[in-house]
Amino acid sequence: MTTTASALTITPPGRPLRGHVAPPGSKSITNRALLLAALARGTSRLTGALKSDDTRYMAEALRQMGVTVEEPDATSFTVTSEGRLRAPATPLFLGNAGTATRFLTAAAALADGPVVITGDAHMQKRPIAPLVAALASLGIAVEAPTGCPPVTVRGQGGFPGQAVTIDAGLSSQYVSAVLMLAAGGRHPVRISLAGDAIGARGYIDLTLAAMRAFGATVEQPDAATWIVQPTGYRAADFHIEPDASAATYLWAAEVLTGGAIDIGTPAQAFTQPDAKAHALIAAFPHLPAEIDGSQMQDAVPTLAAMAAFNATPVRFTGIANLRVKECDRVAAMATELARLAPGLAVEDGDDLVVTPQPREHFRPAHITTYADHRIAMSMALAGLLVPGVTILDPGCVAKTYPEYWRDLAALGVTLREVAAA
Ligand SMILES: O=C(O)C1=C[C@@H](OP(=O)(O)O)[C@@H](O)[C@H](O)C1
Ligand SMILES: C=C(OP(=O)(O)O)C(=O)O
Repeated sequence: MTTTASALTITPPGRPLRGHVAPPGSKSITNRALLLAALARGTSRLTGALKSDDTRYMAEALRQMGVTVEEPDATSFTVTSEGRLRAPATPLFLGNAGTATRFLTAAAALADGPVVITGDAHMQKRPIAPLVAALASLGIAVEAPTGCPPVTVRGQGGFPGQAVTIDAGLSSQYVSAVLMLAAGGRHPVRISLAGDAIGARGYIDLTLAAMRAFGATVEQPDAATWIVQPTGYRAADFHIEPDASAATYLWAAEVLTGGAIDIGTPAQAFTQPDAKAHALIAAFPHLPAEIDGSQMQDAVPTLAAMAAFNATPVRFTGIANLRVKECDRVAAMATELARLAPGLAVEDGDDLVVTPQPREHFRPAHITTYADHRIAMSMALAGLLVPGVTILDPGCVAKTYPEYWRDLAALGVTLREVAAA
């Protein structure tokens, strides 16, 4: 069920959840593949793809730049391109899709004229200055007066620079964006990290794998440097694996209820960074005292919701940049978990500390979701154990997992549409 309800109340199933539910295709890989296919001359067929808000924004933006993006079925895109991007007549509106926004900001340098990239009110607060600085240092004319979108890029079909240093402390997407741009240039480009601070490095590996699948050549002389050859991209048929971040909710639902949910893909088969969360989830109710979330950032809300029912307290570290995602996720998870039981979660600097409380201290609560799919999906997990959890604005899951509520219902969870109080 996709929902337009203003709120959904979850009834704890009171029994193990069992069944077969496959998560949708990977958001991260779908948006990389769409862009790379658009930069390749010819027709590429993407299968296993995610169809959600984030990928629709990417597909629509590419159409605005003259690329033909067809949707033969619910999980495929067929992309036909001349191998170049035309300057769009109107701004590219990308909602709150971080991948689409960052990747297209860099790729816009390959367009044949100005490109304005913007998004919703949340996106207009998400930092992009480090990416803008990196692009400017490559000789690209780019402006983002507030340090956040909107961004204006004066595309010139290429760029003169051959070396760039990127500060990826706030987002690894800046590096992925420049890597994908680089193969479309005219010279080899040397890309270096400023310092070694970078969130989930696994996302860079996803970028390199997708680039190579579309014909790029990238060397990595050391952990903080990449050299990208100006090969351009080749059209390809490309299969996209299921979304590992989406899988974390299903793994958690299984473990929290002591059930057996077959998601159709073994945890070891995923190449995305959040698959690392599987081993932690499997350790419930003995999650460790400290979880470094830096290499599995999108799984932190899932793990935090589980930590509420762990045998011992859990401190989440390495999560400062969760504050610049769809919302400030450190604050959001602390606030929303604490609605379920006083003292359940607090912020401590940039850490989140979850201290399980006696079950009789839990109470029904209306959960604010901050237009953030992951707050909605992770707090719903608490509703599998706590009676009376109501998720406000449940439709926000459409960012990456439009069928989340349908899938929970298919596993036997009772969801009641209610008017928000
Ligand atoms: O490259 C990607 O596909 C992503 C990188 C991560 O963001 P940051 O690099 O901004 O931390 C992650 O949170 C996001 O959902 C997807
Ligand atoms: C952070 C996320 O998304 P993005 O940065 O792609 O908007 C996410 O999906 O959790």
